Amino acid sequence: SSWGYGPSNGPEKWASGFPVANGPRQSPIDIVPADAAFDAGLKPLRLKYDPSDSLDILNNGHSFQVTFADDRDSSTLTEGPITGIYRLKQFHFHWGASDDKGSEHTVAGRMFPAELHLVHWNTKYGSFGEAASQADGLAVVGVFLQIGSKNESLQKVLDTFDKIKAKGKQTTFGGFDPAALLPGSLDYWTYLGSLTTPPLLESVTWIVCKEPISVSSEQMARFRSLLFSAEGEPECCMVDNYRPPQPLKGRSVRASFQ
Ligand SMILES: NS(=O)(=O)c1ccco1
Ligand SMILES: [Zn+2]
Repeated sequence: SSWGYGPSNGPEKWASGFPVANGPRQSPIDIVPADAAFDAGLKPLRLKYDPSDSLDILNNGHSFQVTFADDRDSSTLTEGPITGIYRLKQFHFHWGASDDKGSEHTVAGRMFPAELHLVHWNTKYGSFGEAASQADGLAVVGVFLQIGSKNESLQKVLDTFDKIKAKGKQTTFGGFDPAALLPGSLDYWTYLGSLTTPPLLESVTWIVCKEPISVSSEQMARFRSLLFSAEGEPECCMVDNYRPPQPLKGRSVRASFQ
């Protein structure tokens, strides 16, 4: 049965179909700030996004994602812990059934209600698919969401949910600037890891922002109105679509800030 987040196909079952689930550089992890060494050699993140690259928004049955045109170097990540040019392919979220859980990375054991992932691929490999199988192929920027004031930029995304409620539904979503979802400070932790969903490929340079963005509790309720299930199937709310932290296995986490 295809992978998911339920008792029969969830994270504890993924290793049978994807043995790399028990590999040496799996994600997410618990980030322990006291153990993260400041690295003065780390550069500031350089994110340059073009809103005209945003194409559509899709419920893929695991999360919802906003997909970007990636045929030009118009929406890119450079600098930070990486070398070369990485293009934005999509962003998506992970969230919980209640405000006390939902993020994938944790900070000294603290879970956030949701986590945003901005997925980029290394242009030296020609496509996302090629890059996804390379050790330095992908770079994902993670941003925590914390309960606070209503996030007006996020609301533009949530306003499409009536059209993508069920698995497989998508609708056009142009002119959206993902930079509007970034926190004021781009201080970050970075480490070498993997995709947090199957195929769990160990090809991701993780860049996790220290500063969360805000989301209101009502907005979190909107996330939970989406469905894992397709039209005509028994309705199953899309919640708890997060993988828990994985063993560090000797990896170091570096901090871009003191
Ligand atoms: N959750 S994530 O950003 O590691 C990802 C991207 C594609 C598949 O999984
Ligand atoms: Zn993700």
